[in-house]
Amino acid sequence: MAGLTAIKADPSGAVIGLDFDGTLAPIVPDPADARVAPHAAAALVRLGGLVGAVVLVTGRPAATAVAYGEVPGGPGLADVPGLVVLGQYGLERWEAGQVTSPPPPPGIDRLRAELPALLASLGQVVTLGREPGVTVEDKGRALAVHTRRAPDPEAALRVLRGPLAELAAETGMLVEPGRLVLELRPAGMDKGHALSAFLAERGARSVLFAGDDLGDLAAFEAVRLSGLPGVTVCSASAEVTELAKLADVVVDGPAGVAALLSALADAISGGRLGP
Ligand SMILES: O=P(O)(O)OC[C@H]1O[C@H](O[C@H]2O[C@H](CO)[C@@H](O)[C@H](O)[C@H]2O)[C@H](O)[C@@H](O)[C@@H]1O
Repeated sequence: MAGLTAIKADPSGAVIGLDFDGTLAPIVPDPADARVAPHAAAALVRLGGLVGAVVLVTGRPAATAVAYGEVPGGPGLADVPGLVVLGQYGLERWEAGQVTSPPPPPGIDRLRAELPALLASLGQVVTLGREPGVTVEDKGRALAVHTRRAPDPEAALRVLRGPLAELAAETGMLVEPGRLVLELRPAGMDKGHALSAFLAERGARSVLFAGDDLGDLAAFEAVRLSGLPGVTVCSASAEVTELAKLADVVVDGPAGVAALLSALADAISGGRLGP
């Protein structure tokens, strides 16, 4: 594959881009419990010393991804040499322990105030912690409405989709659909723009991007539009099938991503990259 060959032949020109949830971290019922897979973190620590840059492009706040990237007793994401995290779909940037971000969007306070009543009016039981029901994750500049723990997650999504789109429009936000989640977030940025800008900033000569969810489609497109030798990797799940149809490589969830990253580090270090 041309992208992998280019990365191995000229690693200092390669940008390795990764999504967090569902790609580096297994999906779990409570978003606060998500943690990086230790093997993925270890592989990225190796890769960070071999390639041009490792960048996380995530819907999470950038500092949250770093915090959930800690590995007890082992190297974590913060140990990846030169790591950059583009959080909240590219609005935030974490680098060398510092976060830079624009002010919260103007509509977020109204959204925060009106969302609970809207959910109640739709008959959704809103809970915190581990109780069953719909949960709201407040990310500061976005609110994520999760249905994974609702009695019927898909039915809850169907009920919520239209009204949340209306509320998002009224508050100047958009709805970002994902794995049993509808995120109300500011417009004007997505993972594609974030990755494209990063590739230009670093003068990348090749790129790999791995993701699992609908929000990662824009990053796949950015790889294609870059014109660089590139590789798109789908961290496959039964929940989202769209990425697998477009990806150059399909692996079995975060464990498969960790194995691929580890094999890539081996290959750059002098071994052979497996099939
Ligand atoms: O861009 P990502 O790094 O993939 O983040 C996307 C959203 O992921 C999180 O939600 C997803 O993972 C949760 C933990 O496994 C899971 O419970 C939920 O059902 C998934 O949708 C996160 O909570 C969001 O804030 C991220 O934007």
